[in-house]
Amino acid sequence: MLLLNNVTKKYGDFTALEDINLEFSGGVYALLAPNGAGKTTLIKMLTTLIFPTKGEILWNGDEIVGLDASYRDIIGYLPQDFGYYRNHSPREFLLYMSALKCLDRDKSKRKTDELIDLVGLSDVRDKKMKKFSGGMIQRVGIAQAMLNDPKILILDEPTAGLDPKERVRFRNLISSLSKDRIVILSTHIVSDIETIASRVIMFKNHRLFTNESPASICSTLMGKVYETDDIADIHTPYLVLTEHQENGKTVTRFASEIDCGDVARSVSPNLEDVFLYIYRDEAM
Ligand SMILES: Nc1ncnc2c1ncn2[C@@H]1O[C@H](COP(=O)(O)OP(=O)(O)OP(=O)(O)O)[C@@H](O)[C@H]1O
Repeated sequence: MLLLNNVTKKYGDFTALEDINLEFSGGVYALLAPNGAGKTTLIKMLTTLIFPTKGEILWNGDEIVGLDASYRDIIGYLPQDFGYYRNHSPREFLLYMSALKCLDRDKSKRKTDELIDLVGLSDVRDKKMKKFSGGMIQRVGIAQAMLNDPKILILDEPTAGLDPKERVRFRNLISSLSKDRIVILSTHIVSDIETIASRVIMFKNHRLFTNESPASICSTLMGKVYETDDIADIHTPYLVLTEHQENGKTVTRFASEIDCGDVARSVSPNLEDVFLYIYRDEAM
């Protein structure tokens, strides 16, 4: 189990994260927050690239700093800007990464082929990556993070730049990888994680705001989300969540603390509603 106890991270006088307590055991944990909220800061601490200013991070009871290489052996990491060689094929690149990770040569060959199949790149295993789509590159990124069969897989904004089809494929892959490990993934895109996250972790004002299942987070707005095609009818305070066109009319989805059931249709809240509601005062 991975545990954060009262973790604070400061950059000079600026506090990026304050007094964070978290527990990760198994499944997909989504760090969902707008840009600048501290997701990468947390991930960098979990990968020992930076260290907490205060507090401790423990893996099965031992501080990860003290565990050093034996902790890094059990983590797989896909950073936001994952560097790869455009002239390498996935196979060449993964073998090269295996060598950097000091993995056994024969085992690496087997593992590389197995992972290329797992991420669905078998047909292009020996093709240069320079013509690959963003989704294909990210799948190579996942494969390199999986080379050591990590107990903790950490992915920083893995779906940035992917098209909708690639996002779906990626979600399915992440979900399958989470069966026997901890997957921690950061995103500011709600649809990436709504269906696969066991827990959604949100930060607000540099503190932990929530750490719950998507269903439980959605239930916080139960009875407060409505839709109407005549927003001018709403005379109580409300927050516009989204708008879409339906039969030539603009349908407005909004949140209100006051019952609007007589003039608008009550709808079930989704994670995007909650995200927009929580971060309503922040530029996104
Ligand atoms: N090395 C640093 N020195 C000073 N401030 C930093 C440093 N790294 C991050 N910050 C600040 O800490 C805050 C959190 O940054 P962080 O990168 O963790 O956010 P994030 O949620 O990952 O956002 P993004 O998705 O944009 O990376 C931001 O205000 C950022 O400007």
